[in-house]
Amino acid sequence: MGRRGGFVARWLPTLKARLAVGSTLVLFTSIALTLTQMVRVAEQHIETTVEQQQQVEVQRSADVVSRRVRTMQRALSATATFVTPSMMADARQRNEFFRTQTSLQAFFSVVALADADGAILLAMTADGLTGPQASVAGKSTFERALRTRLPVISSPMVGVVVPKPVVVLAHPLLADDGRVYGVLFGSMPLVDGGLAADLDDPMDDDVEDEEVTVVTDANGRIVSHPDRSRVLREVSAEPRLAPAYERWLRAGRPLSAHAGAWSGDEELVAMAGEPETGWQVWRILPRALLQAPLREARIEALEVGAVFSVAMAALMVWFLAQQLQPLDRLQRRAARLIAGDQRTEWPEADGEIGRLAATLRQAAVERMRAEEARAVVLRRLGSVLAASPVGLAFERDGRFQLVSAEVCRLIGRDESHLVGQATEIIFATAVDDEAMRRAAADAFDRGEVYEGEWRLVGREGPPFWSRLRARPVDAEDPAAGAIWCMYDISGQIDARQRLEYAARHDPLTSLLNRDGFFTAVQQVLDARAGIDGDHRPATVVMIDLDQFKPINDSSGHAAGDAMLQLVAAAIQDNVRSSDSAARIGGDEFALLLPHCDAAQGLGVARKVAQAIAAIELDWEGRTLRVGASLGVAEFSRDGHSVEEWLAAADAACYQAKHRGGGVAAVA
Ligand SMILES: Nc1nc2c(ncn2[C@@H]2O[C@H](COP(=O)(O)OP(=O)(O)OP(=O)(O)O)[C@@H](O)[C@H]2O)c(=O)[nH]1
Repeated sequence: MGRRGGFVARWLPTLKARLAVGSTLVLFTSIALTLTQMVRVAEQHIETTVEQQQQVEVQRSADVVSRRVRTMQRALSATATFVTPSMMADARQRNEFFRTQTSLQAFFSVVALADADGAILLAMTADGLTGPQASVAGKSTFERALRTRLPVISSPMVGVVVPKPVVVLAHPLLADDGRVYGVLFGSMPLVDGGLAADLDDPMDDDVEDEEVTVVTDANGRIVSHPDRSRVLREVSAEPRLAPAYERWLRAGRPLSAHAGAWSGDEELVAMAGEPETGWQVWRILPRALLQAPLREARIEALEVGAVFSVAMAALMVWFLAQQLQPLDRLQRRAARLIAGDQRTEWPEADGEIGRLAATLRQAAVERMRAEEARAVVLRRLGSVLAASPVGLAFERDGRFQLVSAEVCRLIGRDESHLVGQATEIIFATAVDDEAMRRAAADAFDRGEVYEGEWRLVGREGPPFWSRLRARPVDAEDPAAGAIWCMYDISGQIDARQRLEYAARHDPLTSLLNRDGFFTAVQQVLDARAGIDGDHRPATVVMIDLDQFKPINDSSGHAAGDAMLQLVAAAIQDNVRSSDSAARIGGDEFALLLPHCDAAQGLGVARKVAQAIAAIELDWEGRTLRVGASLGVAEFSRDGHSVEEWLAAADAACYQAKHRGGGVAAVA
């Protein structure tokens, strides 16, 4: 099941499947629509044909009724011509005559003779002749025959002589002078071999589902019905007739011998009139009877259609599979091409698939050429990367895609440990990596090459300074990555730092020199002038050694240098690390004391003076000593320059010297 599910899941999205499903749907739909339309037209045709057949049938039935009534009238009329007035008075003569008229029994169930007063003189039935019977005086058929002196047909009724449903034909007997001297009656039975026998077989079963022929008289009384129990009842006893009968009434009871038809939901009703009797013949065909064969035909058509559709669909799937085979081969060929197989032949085909194969073949050739060219470029690039004294790397999405041998050497990692790795692994911190790439992106946005110096870390060894130059591969597309050039500038940085140090420090004492001291003092002034100015007090102390020259003169310049170093150490030992000590001239020193007022500065100066005075330099058997004069000046007024501030301290130092040295004076 799983494997089949997998196959279906793979097969369904294919072009073959979609074409097969689509074509099959179109095929099924068209066959279904065609069949439906054909069946509908056939049904309409059959219904029309059946309707016409029903009309022919009903017309034939009406003809049968007409013929039978006319035959009976003729038979009665022929007999009447032999019934003379004398026979009316002579029973023996009557009986002898009627005994010879046995042929009448083929037409009538009862033949009766009545005189002009309505007294039945004789009745002939299947059982023979009987004598005088009850009177028919006042009976409408008798009265009408007397009055019109013409043959009359009665309404359906229960017979007078034999109480069974009949229609009575009455033939008036006319004397030569036109007087009616009697009436000859013939009863046509309506059940048991009567009129109905000529139209339909009598039925004992339920007739509701059957095709039936019904005859009604002009008043809607049933004259003939296959169900004998309904004879003589009103038309309402045959509910299937009611709508057609209503319509017939509304149409004014036309008695056309030409059949008409009425189509109801449940039945088809055809009708034809019989003008002689005024009767109407109806033929009722339940639709269920009509539809049963139609339903069977429809099911048969659907079955044939389904089989035909499945066969056509199978044929179409087979045909599509044949047509799309080259496409399959093409797909497999293209897959092999992607996998690197250039040798296999391309499938041959006509039309679109052939053109697609040709296009892919061309694309494959071009791709092969491009790959060859790229291989050459890569080999050259590999040589460049291997030989370049500059570290080269290709970075994309924050990862190394390509690194040169020099990068591997600088970082101390193999190429395999760098390619694919995040660039942050070469920076001292991840923050540096982020900052560098942000700065590079800003430079790229401005259309510039990025250049910056960063401390990088190798896998082993201390961090080193590197200059990074970065350039985007595609200026329009930052996502395409960037090329980095990497130089080791640790030596340059060290040299530069040494130069910077030397420029600001005194080589003999390692204290700040004059420039360094001036820069430090200037920074204090700048801090005061800033927006959030630091307005705490600051003090400078100028120190001028006393009696230094005699050391040089007596013990030599080396002794003087040694003394200067001891003085520097003494000064530094008596100030805070946040203070700045400097040698600003031959035997002149200076102190910058931030966050320190003049009084505190004077205290520091005295401590320094004592420390200097306490120095004893043993030199070639002699003990050398110096003293110091110190001038203290607190920064007094905003807007003063470095020179003005130091000049104030100088002036105080001069005063101290003037007082004999070895003391500190405040400006
Ligand atoms: N050894 C040595 N002597 C130096 C150096 N720089 C300057 N001098 C000497 O320091 C002396 C400074 O002169 P002065 O200021 O007159 O010396 P002084 O004896 O202290 O005089 P007063 O300040 O008036 O007490 C000079 O003799 C310079 O040659 C140096 O780097 N090393």
